[in-house]
Parts: sequence; C-alpha cells; structure tokens
Amino acid sequence: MYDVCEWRHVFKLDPNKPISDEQLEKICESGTDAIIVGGTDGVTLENVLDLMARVRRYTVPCVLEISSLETITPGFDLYFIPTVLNSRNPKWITGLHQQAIKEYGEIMNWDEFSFLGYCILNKDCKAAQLTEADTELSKEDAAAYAMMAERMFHLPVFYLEYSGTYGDLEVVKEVKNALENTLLFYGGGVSNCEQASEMAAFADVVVVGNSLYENIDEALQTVTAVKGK
Ligand SMILES: CC(C)=CCC/C(C)=C/CC/C(C)=C/CC/C(C)=C/CC/C(C)=C/CC/C(C)=C/CC/C(C)=C/COP(=O)(O)OP(=O)(O)O
Ligand SMILES: O=P(O)(O)OC[C@@H](O)CO
Ligand SMILES: [Mg+2]
Repeated sequence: MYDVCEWRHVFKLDPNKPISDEQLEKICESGTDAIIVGGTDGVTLENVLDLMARVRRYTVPCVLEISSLETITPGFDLYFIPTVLNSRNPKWITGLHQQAIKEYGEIMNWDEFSFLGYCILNKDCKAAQLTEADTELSKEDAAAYAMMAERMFHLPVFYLEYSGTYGDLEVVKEVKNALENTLLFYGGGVSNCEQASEMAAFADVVVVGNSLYENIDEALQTVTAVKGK
C-alpha cells in the first residue's frame, strides 16, 4: 500500500489538458512522489483512461482524484475522494458520497480509497465555483476547518486549495498549527523553487498542477526544492 505519509511533493495532471510524451516522461521521472490525475471540468472516462495508461509506463504511483462518478475506472494505485468542507451545498460535502456509497459501498475495496477534506480559498477557481465554496474565510476560520477535519471526521488529509493562485502563507501556518496527525496538502499557484520551498516549510505535501502546462522546466525544479537532491 502506498504511504501518503511519506510524500512531500506531487504533480497533479489534468486529463482535460494536452501533454506530450516527452513532457510526461520528464514529469513521471522527476522524482515526485506521485501523480494525481484530476480536474474539475472536461474530465471524461476517455481522457482519464488515456492519461492513466500513459502514466502507467512509469513506476511513479498514480492516483485518481475523483470529481465525478462517471470517470472512476480500475487501474489506479489509489483513489482520492474529496469532500469540500467549506462548500455551501451539502451535495459536495456528503451528498454525492452518500449516493455513491449506497450503490457501491459493499463492493468497494476501502483500502484503495483515501479521503481529502478540502478547504477551497480561491473564489475564482472552477472547483470553488462548482462547489459554491465559502472562500471569504479568515485564517482562524480555515484553521477551524482543519481541526474539524482531524478531530471530528478523522480525515487523513486536509487539502488547502488555492488552485490557480499562490496562497497566503499566514493561512498555511495557522492551518498547520491546528493539525497534529492529519496531513496538510497545499495546492495552488506554485510555479518556482522559491514558492515550493516556502510552502514546503509548513505543508506536508506540496501539489503542483497548472505550472506544468505553463513553464514545465521551472515546474520540474519544484521537486528538488521540496525534497532536496
Ligand atoms: C476503483 C473502482 C473501480 C471503484 C468502484 C466503486 C465506486 C464507484 C466508488 C465510488 C466512491 C465514492 C464515495 C465516490 C465519490 C463520488 C463523488 C463524485 C464525490 C464528489 C467529489 C467532489 C467534492 C468534487 C468537487 C470538485 C473537486 C473538489 C475536485 C477535486 C479536484 C480539484 C480540486 C481540481 C482542481 O480544479 P480547478 O483547478 O479548479 O479546475 P481545473 O484544474 O479543472 O481547471
Ligand atoms: O494548479 P495549481 O494552481 O498548481 O494547483 C494545484 C492543485 O491544488 C489544483 O487542484
Ligand atoms: Mg487544475
């Protein structure tokens, strides 16, 4: 079983965005701890299967982050199920999950699934808009969600999501202080070594996504910035 506790850096690839074989090889052999396949819109079973098969040529662990039921397919090493703790709509907190578990709970191999408590803080990102997230939060509000994730719900991961924009370090620090056992994933706007190491000082795992599609060479360097040589 893959030990997420040992991860420090992951790349998130969007099945809805094109990536060449050459770029994918560099990403998969970069020394990152895992590849997460996930995105909010335009994710289809076809593009998930295609990306999974291409990442599968390499030994790096490959995880599907589930954003819709239709795109779940066997073949990944692990499955992440997000719950958006600061959503205003219960559908994105427990609603879709309850429906899925009602249908598939008995046949699920629960060891393959891990659960991410999201707190989405960039109001303009697609995930915030889709899930009607309440992004107007103080650092104390965010830390309270983190404490809920750990103490109320015993979630293994709290995911501070700034997708598309670089986050507020003061919020990340406050959230980290609120957590003892639950891992802190930070994602959003990390595009260079300085930002990666700044976030890695507080987050357990730094997630790098969009910058791979903007400046891949700089994005690849975030691996050593987080993990060292
Ligand atoms: C292995 C196998 C075959 C199992 C079969 C059994 C089975 C079907 C089990 C299902 C189990 C289950 C409980 C599933 C959950 C179903 C579900 C749809 C839950 C909702 C998930 C959710 C809250 C989605 C909201 C969007 C979200 C948070 C997505 C995560 C990814 C993310 C944040 C991407 C970044 O998005 P963004 O940057 O804003 O946008 P783009 O990158 O796309 O531009
Ligand atoms: O795409 P970026 O902004 O790097 O964010 C990474 C990840 O947290 C997105 O879900
Ligand atoms: Mg994205």
